[in-house]
Amino acid sequence: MEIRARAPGKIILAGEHAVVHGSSAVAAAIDLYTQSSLHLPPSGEDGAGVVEVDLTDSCLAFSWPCSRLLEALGETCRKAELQAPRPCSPEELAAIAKLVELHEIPEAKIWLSAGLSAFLYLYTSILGCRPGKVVVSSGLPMGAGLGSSAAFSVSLSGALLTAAGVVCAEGVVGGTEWQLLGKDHLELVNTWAFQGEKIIHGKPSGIDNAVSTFGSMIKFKKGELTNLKSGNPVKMLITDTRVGRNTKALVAGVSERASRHPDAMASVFHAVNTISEELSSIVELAATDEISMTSKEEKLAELMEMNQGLLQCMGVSHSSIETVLRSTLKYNLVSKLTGAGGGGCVLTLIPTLLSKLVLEKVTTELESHGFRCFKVEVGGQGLQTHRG
Ligand SMILES: Nc1ncnc2c1ncn2[C@@H]1O[C@H](COP(=O)(O)OP(=O)(O)O)[C@@H](O)[C@H]1O
Ligand SMILES: C[C@@](O)(CCOP(=O)(O)O)CC(=O)O
Ligand SMILES: [Mg+2]
Repeated sequence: MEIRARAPGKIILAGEHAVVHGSSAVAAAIDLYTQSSLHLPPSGEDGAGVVEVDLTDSCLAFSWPCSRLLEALGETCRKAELQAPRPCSPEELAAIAKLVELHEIPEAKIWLSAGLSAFLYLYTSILGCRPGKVVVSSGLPMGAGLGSSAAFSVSLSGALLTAAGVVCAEGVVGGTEWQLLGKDHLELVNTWAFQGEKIIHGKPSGIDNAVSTFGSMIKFKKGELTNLKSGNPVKMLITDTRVGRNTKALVAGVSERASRHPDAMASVFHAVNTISEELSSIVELAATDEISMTSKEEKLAELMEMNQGLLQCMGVSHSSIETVLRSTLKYNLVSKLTGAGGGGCVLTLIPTLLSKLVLEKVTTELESHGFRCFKVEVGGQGLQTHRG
């Protein structure tokens, strides 16, 4: 049996980091996906065979004998309560980390160990110690602010829960082989993916796994999700500075700054909340045609610029990000970092009336710094599955 699931990455238009501290944020799915393909042999004896994961983008594969997993994880391996995932306990996480350490991961790719821990937790909690192989491939740059960690956890959870028979597809995505899950099943996938995201991020807000699961453009605050009807989707150029960074460390850095300067940072988070609220109203207003496209874009650009200033206050900008801001400003274009910052990706709002020539010029200038530019479709489908 083969089950495939694919989950999109995301951009955050406003509110990253502040969302971890209770502010609103606005995010949208993009048309770059992580795909997990799960192959399960017919059920055999408990403890026989191996659990294998092939991370094709990193050209690395890992496997663990089921007997070893059973020995190390005991009860966990005997399947958790599938309808209500419980958080991974520190003891369990330590046992999983030891299983990951059985493999020598090259120093340059050591950040993969968090992803492997999330994999082992999700696999053994959902399918127990049953042998199987998962092949993961992604069109998303990893560790660059486009939510690859969430897309990884959502696609894995989607495939594993489908195999366990607790979720199933209800409809098809027009013109493709992909199928969609109903709302309740998506909720369940999202809850599991959040547990995976916790292993990778430490203290995630839940916005990335939510937008990857449900798709579309959303406003998110304290776990509450509002779908934004966006009419004409905004056009964004994404610049990947190719400066590697780690969301867990950046989120922890902002929390440390907040504990050193609680009042000042509370004001920063409050200001971000106001920006996200205003941005989401503009997006929704634009869908009703009560505001012209130009006016919508001008307002969005100003809010993005303000949000970027506040992200600098949080200490998550980077010289590479500042280079993108300066380069695009020369062409009167506004940019802001997206995701955790510290490098990674930057968004540039592309106004509808911007000439092709200017777009080409700005892209050439950004690429001359060694950055990679690309355009994405914003606000599409979330998790999709396929049973082969
Ligand atoms: N396709 C993948 N294969 C293996 N691990 C992945 C994959 N995608 C994401 N990860 C895990 O997620 C981490 C990146 O997450 P993070 O630092 O949150 O950045 P982002 O979510 O912005 O890409 C990686 O270091 C890895 O542990
Ligand atoms: C910084 C944060 O707001 C978003 C992180 O996104 P990413 O992992 O950088 O794609 C953290 C979170 O909301 O969990
Ligand atoms: Mg992430």
